[in-house]
Amino acid sequence: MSLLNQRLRELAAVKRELAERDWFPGTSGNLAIKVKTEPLSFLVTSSGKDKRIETDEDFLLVDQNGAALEETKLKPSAETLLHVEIYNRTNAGCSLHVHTVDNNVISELYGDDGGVTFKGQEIIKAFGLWEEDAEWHIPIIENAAHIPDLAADFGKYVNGNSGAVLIRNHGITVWGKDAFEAKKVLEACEFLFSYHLKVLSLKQAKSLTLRA
Ligand SMILES: CSC[C@@H](O)[C@@H](O)C(=O)COP(=O)(O)O
Ligand SMILES: [Zn+2]
Repeated sequence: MSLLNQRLRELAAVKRELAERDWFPGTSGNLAIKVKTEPLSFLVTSSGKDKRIETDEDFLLVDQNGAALEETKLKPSAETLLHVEIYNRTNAGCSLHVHTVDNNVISELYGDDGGVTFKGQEIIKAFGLWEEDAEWHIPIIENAAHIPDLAADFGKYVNGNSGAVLIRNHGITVWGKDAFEAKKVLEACEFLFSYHLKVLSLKQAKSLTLRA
């Protein structure tokens, strides 16, 4: 199998799994996987599609500027430039972007702080942090409708071959050395968000019950 087909299959498998989790509401989300480094080429989801549906037009190959490498009627994801930032700044092999209610709520709760830090959770080991008191910090940037501006701001927080950035009231973008690692980072982030929101609301309910 050609490298391109191999990467296509890997990305399609990730897309299927994230769709099963219902992480592509309202056509949101975009996924990318690197095919070649020099010159850069990567597969990215085509724009505006319902990513829960599988078709022959789900992905297209783009270059280091996010422009289509082949003659096609498909449009690369509107947020391709964010994936470009990742591949130009790191050795990551896969990058994933999803909108979930949990990641949006966390981004709004901690947006004014510019980031959110998690600690004391076993799942932090999924980020490769094995120490007892390890902390996982996720920067939060403001959303911007103008994608080149958003990508420039996003790029400031892209360092290391694996990571995550929250975009306020928009979603999360994660990356890792390959599809397996990127998906692991995404799942661990969403686990932390869901846990954190549940604990916050139950603690509040508990304190209200004790006061009553
Ligand atoms: C309806 S989702 C809004 C989109 O602008 C965007 O944020 C998104 O995640 C999906 O855009 P796409 O161009 O399909 O990759
Ligand atoms: Zn988005």
